Amino acid sequence: MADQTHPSQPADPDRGPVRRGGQILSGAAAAAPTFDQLLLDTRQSGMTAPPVSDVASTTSDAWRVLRIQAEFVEGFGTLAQLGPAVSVFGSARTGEGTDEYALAREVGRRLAEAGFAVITGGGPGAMEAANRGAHDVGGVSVGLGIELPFETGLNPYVGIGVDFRYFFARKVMFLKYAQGFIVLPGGFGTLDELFEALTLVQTGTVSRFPVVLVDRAFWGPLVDWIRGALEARGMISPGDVDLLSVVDTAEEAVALMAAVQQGGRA
Ligand SMILES: C/C(=C\CNc1ncnc2c1ncn2[C@@H]1O[C@H](COP(=O)(O)O)[C@@H](O)[C@H]1O)CO
Repeated sequence: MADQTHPSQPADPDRGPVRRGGQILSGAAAAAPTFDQLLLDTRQSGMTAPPVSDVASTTSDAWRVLRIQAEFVEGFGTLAQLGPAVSVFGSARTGEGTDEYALAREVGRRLAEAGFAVITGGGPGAMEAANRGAHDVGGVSVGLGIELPFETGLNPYVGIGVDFRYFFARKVMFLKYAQGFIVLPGGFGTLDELFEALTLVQTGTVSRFPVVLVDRAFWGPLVDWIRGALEARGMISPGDVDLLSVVDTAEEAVALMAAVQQGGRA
């Protein structure tokens, strides 16, 4: 029977060691909640929201703001001098040896050759492949890692790495230090990153920010749905779908980034 364990599920305390924050943890330490869980997952048993009168617990949430602040300070400090960069998103599950992995690696390589630093989530799959492509040609390869309940750890092709505990702080860095996004086939995480960028472009919060989807066969049905449901029913403005470019090759994706960088339309 197929293994029913979902890789996105939290660690089983009996499962053995996990890697987190650069350390190998086992037993109770491995099963302990992450900082993001402690902040957000107050419905979990053992992490229930404190009663309003519980001053100590309430202030611990307030103190957490200082940790969050430190995370922004570290991210800003590390990435401020990066130069032109593109954030590349895609499935954490893309396997080495697949066409998707080769595509992501080529995207990383071509971006680096065009003078862009390559920013990814620093994890496995398409992230690893994109970092690897940049690394292959001596480019700048950045990984913004995230502490997860079951494992984290930057892939070996990350040259500049920052580990985050909070998803939202990390997402600011993907956007703030990139000239655009290249989005490869992926799941919920990839879609989340894609739609956050689209919302910011749509609302004019960021401008001249190309968002390029690579692999027409994969993304076409989503774009059709955006037109057929969102645009047709007035949920987005006519033309909003054009905030997305859809291409088939790494070469086209990187050419679009380079064109915008040289003053073309996003
Ligand atoms: C599920 C697996 C590993 C998870 N490790 C991750 N490390 C870093 N970043 C991640 C990880 N998982 C998701 N992300 C972020 O979301 C995007 C990919 O999500 P998707 O659901 O796989 O499309 C990616 O761009 C990351 O920023 C496998 O062992």
